[in-house]
Amino acid sequence: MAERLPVAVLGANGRMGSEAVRAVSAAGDMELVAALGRGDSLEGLLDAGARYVVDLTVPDATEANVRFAVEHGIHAVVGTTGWSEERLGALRRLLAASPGTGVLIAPNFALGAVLASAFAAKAARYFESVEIVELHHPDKVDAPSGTAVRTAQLIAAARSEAGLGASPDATTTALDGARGADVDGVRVHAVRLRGLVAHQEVLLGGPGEQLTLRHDSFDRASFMPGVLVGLREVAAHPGLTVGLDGYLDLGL
Ligand SMILES: NC(=O)c1ccc[n+]([C@@H]2O[C@H](COP(=O)([O-])OP(=O)(O)OC[C@H]3O[C@@H](n4cnc5c(N)ncnc54)[C@H](O)[C@@H]3O)[C@@H](O)[C@H]2O)c1
Ligand SMILES: O=C(O)C1=N[C@H](C(=O)O)CCC1
Repeated sequence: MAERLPVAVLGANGRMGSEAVRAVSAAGDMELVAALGRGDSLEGLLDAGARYVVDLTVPDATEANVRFAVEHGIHAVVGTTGWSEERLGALRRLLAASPGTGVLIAPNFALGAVLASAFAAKAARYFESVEIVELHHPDKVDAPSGTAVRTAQLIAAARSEAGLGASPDATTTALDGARGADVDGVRVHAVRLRGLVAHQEVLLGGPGEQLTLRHDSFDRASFMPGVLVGLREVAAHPGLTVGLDGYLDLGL
């Protein structure tokens, strides 16, 4: 029988981390060797013999956690948001010095969300206008969501490749924030509402028609199959992969 993957979870007491602890513990091909929270030393990863780490912490902590993992040849599956291009560049340089190590930065582990972003990128070239509305629980610390940023980037790249300019917008006066954030030229609006988990709508408009691509995570269980796919695949993908779609054959 193949050896079980020795996995550690960082942020183990959080909303996502506690769900990941349950999912890894229940996976027959994995062994949960450490569950670390804020204030725990990362040396605990080495003491526990972790070869895989899942990071579900906070934007301020994730970069140092992943750096520690890579420096010790531990594969990392990262769901924490806040990875700017600058941070990703530094991580790529770090990984170049650790050629066998894999890191997945996945802004969203829910299969439906990954598909919705891919569909949006596919559709983007056919519509004059596009805006994104992301809706989350009010305990979320970052806005816009990592998923919305990634979706906007994919859409912007597709529009640019198709030679499309900016979405039409005649606004000349507006209250600060009224038109949302500008992510690579795509307007992103963030809603924070008690009762929500994680939701996103991509609105694509053309003359006389609208296509709306909506995804809803009603429960954090929705993210766990993607976390497990990430753990099973990360060692086979050395270097940095951004987006779970990098491990899936979406055929789009
Ligand atoms: N990729 C996805 O599919 C996905 C889904 C949901 C949430 N997220 C992201 O995951 C992150 C966590 O979300 P959450 O809702 O679980 O937040 P949360 O606040 O419930 O949990 C974060 C946990 O990390 C702990 N923590 C902080 N610094 C730490 C450190 N240095 N080491 C270990 N633990 C530390 C906190 O004490 C807390 O328990 C956020 O960035 C969120 O955007 C990603
Ligand atoms: O609950 C959160 O926080 C979420 N964060 C990710 C993001 O910022 O995109 C994924 C969805 C849930």
